[in-house]
Amino acid sequence: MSTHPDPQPFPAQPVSFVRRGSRLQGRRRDAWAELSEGLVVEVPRSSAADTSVDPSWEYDAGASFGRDAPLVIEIGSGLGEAVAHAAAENPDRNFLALEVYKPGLAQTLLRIDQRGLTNVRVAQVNAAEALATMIRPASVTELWVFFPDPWHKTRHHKRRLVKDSFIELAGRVLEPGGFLRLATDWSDYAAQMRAAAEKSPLFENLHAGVRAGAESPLTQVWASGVEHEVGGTPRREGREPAGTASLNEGEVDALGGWAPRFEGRILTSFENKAHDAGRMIFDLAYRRV
Ligand SMILES: C[S@@+](CC[C@H](N)C(=O)[O-])C[C@H]1O[C@@H](n2cnc3c(N)ncnc32)[C@H](O)[C@@H]1O
Repeated sequence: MSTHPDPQPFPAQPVSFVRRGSRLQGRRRDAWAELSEGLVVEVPRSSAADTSVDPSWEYDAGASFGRDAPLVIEIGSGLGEAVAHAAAENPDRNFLALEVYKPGLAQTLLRIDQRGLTNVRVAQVNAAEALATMIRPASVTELWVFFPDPWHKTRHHKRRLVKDSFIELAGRVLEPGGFLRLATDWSDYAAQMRAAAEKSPLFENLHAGVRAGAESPLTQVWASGVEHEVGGTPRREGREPAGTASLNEGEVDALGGWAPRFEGRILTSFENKAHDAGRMIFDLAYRRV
């Protein structure tokens, strides 16, 4: 298998994130200064971008954590709510949070410190680059992507993180029998994630055929059009959802394959916003064959 499924070099590919300010202030600045040593992975860079990865460098998880233990990677860890919770619940596992947003990582450091966790490391990297070269093949027990940026506009769909090339990268880093867990609150992204994973020979759906037809959250969204409403709140400029109801009204999702809510995931502020807006949550779980 190719270790680099996309023919273009990384800087030339559309990335799944917007460069937000990485200036730290207040407690987060202090946290970075005081806590980053030993917790923030020092990643050699391949370009000026502070999220790039030198493709010749590999992360040595055993050395980084000072022990060998099953490695769980969360991509797009945001403010660190999920990874800190999961690490506290699973002291026998090592957790690596990959995030491009430095203030989010600083907040994660604060959480790690508050809970006295020794089994979390964080890295400021473009996860797609990290999975292609930095993370060793077959070295990861679980890979999580919860509520990735939805990139609603059709012309932006190429920026979505979870697509065919990402599934191949996930297959590269996961050990045989390892799990890929995905969650989103947007139906068309959920359908895209499922399509990408289902066609890959590297993965099998842990819940194949489950919640199909009327039971499928996709069918329910298509029937209700709830995504159009966005909880009745005004749409913010440039952020309006591309509703799917009008495209799929009356259709039934015959495929299913939706996982139950992953019990290892704490309710983050992102998921709460989706619940408040009345949106469905789509969970998917795959095993690396
Ligand atoms: C919508 S937020 C969700 C955060 C968190 N998972 C949650 O559920 O609260 C998506 C996050 O993914 C991060 N992100 C987007 N593309 C990324 C990439 N290529 N590598 C690492 N992080 C990325 C963004 O900076 C953002 O913090």
